[in-house]
Amino acid sequence: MAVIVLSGTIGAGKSSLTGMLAEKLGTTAFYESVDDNEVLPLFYSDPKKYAFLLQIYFLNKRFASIKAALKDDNNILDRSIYEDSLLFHLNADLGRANQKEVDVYDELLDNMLERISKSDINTAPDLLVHIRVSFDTMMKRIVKRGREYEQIENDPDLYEYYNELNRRYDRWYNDFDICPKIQIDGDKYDFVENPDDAEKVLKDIETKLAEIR
Ligand SMILES: Nc1ncnc2c1ncn2[C@@H]1O[C@H](COP(=O)(O)OP(=O)(O)OP(=O)(O)O)[C@@H](O)[C@H]1O
Repeated sequence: MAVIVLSGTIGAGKSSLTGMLAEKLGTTAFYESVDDNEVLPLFYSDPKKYAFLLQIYFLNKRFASIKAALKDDNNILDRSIYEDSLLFHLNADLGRANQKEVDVYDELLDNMLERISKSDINTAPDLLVHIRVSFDTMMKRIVKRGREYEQIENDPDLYEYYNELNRRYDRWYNDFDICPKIQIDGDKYDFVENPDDAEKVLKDIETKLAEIR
């Protein structure tokens, strides 16, 4: 079996697909808990003040779930640690973190990833499943899910933040070379609402898994 990590922008459907995949493959799903993340609402209310703290919060949580998931060698994580850096650099470019914070974060991340890759267990995931959605779909999902602090009507600046985030995700996925990867077209396949789409997506992932084994 394998360690699989999901990636994709806000509302891409990572958590849903994680659950579906875990059920299909008979493995354990590891979820990032969003609703009890007390730093996230602070970040949205004052990004400049809290971007670095939020990043450290996520890094800590992500590292803990990687360690837990790797104990079994057969798990699914609903978000990759590699994407955090993408989000933080975007925030830094928007002036919400200073160069020193970026340097410290980048070094810490390198250090942590180096530490795990040198341990006796293989810590890189076996497969990255990236759900790509267009900006339009992303916006609809954010509204549909309705998390207060994510809504553009409460903060119009979020529009440009989300737009740029989605653009950077495409580049990030293209450059990603840490492990085998597969991209799911989240605009074309609505695996949450449509059972046929769900079946097709799960089958594609299983085929990919069979290839890399
Ligand atoms: N490293 C990070 N830096 C800043 N914000 C982050 C970071 N990671 C996650 N977030 C924020 O946390 C919230 C949850 O993000 P995430 O995309 O992981 O979950 P989700 O929205 O539930 O996605 P999905 O619907 O795909 O499961 C979003 O508001 C996102 O902007």
